[in-house]
Amino acid sequence: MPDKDSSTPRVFLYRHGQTEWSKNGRYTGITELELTQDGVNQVNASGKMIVGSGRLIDPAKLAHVYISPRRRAGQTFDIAFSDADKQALKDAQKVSETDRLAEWDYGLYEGLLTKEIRALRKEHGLDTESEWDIWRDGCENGESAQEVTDRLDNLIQEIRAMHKDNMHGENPSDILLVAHGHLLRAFTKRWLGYPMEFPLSLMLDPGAVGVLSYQHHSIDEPAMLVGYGYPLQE
Ligand SMILES: O=C(COP(=O)(O)O)[C@@H](O)[C@H](O)[C@H](O)[C@H](O)COP(=O)(O)O
Repeated sequence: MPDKDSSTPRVFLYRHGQTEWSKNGRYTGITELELTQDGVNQVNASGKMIVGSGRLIDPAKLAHVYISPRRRAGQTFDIAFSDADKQALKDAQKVSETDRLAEWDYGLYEGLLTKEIRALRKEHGLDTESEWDIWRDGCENGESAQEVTDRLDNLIQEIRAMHKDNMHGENPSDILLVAHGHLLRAFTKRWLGYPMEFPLSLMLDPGAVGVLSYQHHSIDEPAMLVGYGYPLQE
């Protein structure tokens, strides 16, 4: 009988490694940036620890890997997985790029820092009552919170369809998402059924990994693992 935690389907949230702009706090939506050397080293190190047979992200247990179309996400997948594991996943058609995981379209705020965005919005006559909150206010000339909600809900529906008959480890059913800081935190809110503006403070540094799953093996009880029990070494 498989142990209870590893047999409930999981969704791993892998934010790409550091880029020059993530290092500086600049909002990076559609801009294509390579990982910095520190970002490459970071993903190399985390890949060795958490990706591979018997590790947290075990390629044999993955039902699908979804990757943002941005280069920094693809590069992260390439570095974190061994060539053999990547090839096996691709041969099994378990890897796809999807626009649903592209970072929040920041519109006019692309490349800016939070303080610069707040100043720009004030120049535009916005935020007279309260400071800008992306989760509520979205981005000028970019995406609204509702638009991001819609594309994530579509992906969640697809994932739940893969999970619903595999709640006790019947088939490999873990999912890996390789994407971005705001987008993966937004995904977490929607996974838990919260509206985007729900004040749930979440952090996800470059190169970091989060885990979502379900309580009680129930498709109706999506949950966030706030702590992860590491598997016994065989
Ligand atoms: O640009 C962002 C994420 O894109 P990526 O580097 O491709 O993951 C943003 O998340 C910024 O990094 C943002 O400055 C940062 O997340 C601070 O946002 P917040 O915690 O909501 O104040």
